[in-house]
Amino acid sequence: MYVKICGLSTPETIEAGLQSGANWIGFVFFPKSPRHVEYGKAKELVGPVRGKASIVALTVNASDDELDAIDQSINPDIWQLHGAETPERVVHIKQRYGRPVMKALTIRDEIDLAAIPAYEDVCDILLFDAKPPKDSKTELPGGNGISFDWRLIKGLKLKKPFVLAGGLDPSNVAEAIRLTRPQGVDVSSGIENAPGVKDRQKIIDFVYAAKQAAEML
Ligand SMILES: O=C(O)c1ccccc1NCC(=O)[C@H](O)[C@H](O)COP(=O)(O)O
Repeated sequence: MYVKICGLSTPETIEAGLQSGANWIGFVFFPKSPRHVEYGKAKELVGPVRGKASIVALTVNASDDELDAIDQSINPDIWQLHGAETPERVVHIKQRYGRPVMKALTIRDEIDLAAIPAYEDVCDILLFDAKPPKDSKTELPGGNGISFDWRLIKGLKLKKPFVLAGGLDPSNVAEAIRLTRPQGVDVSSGIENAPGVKDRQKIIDFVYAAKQAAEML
């Protein structure tokens, strides 16, 4: 079970993630997000992560110039594409940087699963997240702390590993894992005290709960 802690922005919370055994540490490069980190700060933050966990760079419809800047500042291990990137764009990014791409697909209804085949042929990892709430004014395509109906992906036969995201927290991640059997889980809001403010203990509790649940499968 790969556990991704997303949207970290302080050395203390990164240390909590590493000590608790998180596999992926995610940095958000999206200025509209309360979790956004500037390139210079990200460069300082990734030092302790390298070699201990994979560094995930999360972007939303980023241009090549933006990806180049992130590449130069933190040399990420994995790209997480969380916008409306097309399958062709995924192929381009994989070829340009030669590293794995995790493509987020947002789900609300069964119809949303129709996008999967085109992406699972080209990405390395799928990430299933909830769509932003209807009628909400949020400009964030992720990190909204809401879940989708996990039953929609139960038993799905996929060609690629998948990560479950959306509204997970230390109290529900075990049930989510039991029901959907993902290869990884991802959390942001559920380990925060306020948008963008991560809580050390919640990080530790989340990673522990996820790893324990995986052992029980
Ligand atoms: O976290 C953000 O602020 C964010 C902004 C823009 C695009 C994606 C974003 N987060 C993506 C993630 O990987 C989150 O961890 C995932 O959406 C789950 O978030 P949450 O429901 O808050 O746990």
